[in-house]
Amino acid sequence: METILEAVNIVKYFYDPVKVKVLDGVNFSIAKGDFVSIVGKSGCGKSSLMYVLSTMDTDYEGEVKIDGVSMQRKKEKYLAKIRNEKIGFVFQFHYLLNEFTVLRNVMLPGLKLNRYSEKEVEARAYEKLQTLGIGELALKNAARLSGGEKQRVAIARALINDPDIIMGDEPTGNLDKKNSELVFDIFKQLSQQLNQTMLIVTHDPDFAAKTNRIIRMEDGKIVDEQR
Ligand SMILES: Nc1ncnc2c1ncn2[C@@H]1O[C@H](COP(=O)(O)OP(=O)(O)OP(=O)(O)O)[C@@H](O)[C@H]1O
Repeated sequence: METILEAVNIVKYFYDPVKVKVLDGVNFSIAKGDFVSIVGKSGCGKSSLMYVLSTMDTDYEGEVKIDGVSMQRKKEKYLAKIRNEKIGFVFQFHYLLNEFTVLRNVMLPGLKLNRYSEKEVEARAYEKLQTLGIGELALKNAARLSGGEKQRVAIARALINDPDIIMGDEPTGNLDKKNSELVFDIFKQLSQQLNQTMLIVTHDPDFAAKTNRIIRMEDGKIVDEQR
């Protein structure tokens, strides 16, 4: 199986004010099409690991490889390009731009990439919204959506550049039960129908149960994995 993401012996410290090891030798790899969740108690290092894997945090020891290429000692400009081309992000808070329409929000990372014309990006954005069953929201102002709708738009935005991997940090953390389930179902659909590779940090055991691999962390280490 083709490996998309690899973590090799990741170690990270925080100085707060004493030196604390927040990631303590994390090793794992994610193959194309994997749908993986990372679970564990609050403070065990899940978010810290996501920042490292997504190249947003570069202050660590060990190696992160994306599509076989090491991200160590790369310049920020290169990493920003990798993030935009290869990774789709879905966070607890959606960070949609309220002054724009839904369509424009979904288009933005596509326009930044300079791979497609504006017309093509627009057509792709419509297609992603339709895939997620929210095509009718395209011309609405992003400020005027429910929490669940906003999170679905954020997922469409994460898909715009056909990322190798979607990374989510508590993507249902701010939603009620009904909307959380809607979002789980979208992730499940992306996994089953599009074979989209995804790595999700979650507190929610019901969400983790929908994924194909559950990685459990404790004190900065992977302690268990279930398939
Ligand atoms: N910028 C920082 N400076 C110092 N310590 C930090 C910083 N960010 C996180 N920590 C500490 O590192 C540890 C791991 O935090 P992290 O956010 O990765 O955990 P988590 O498993 O994602 O927790 P949660 O589930 O509550 O989000 C915690 O003890 C936290 O207090």
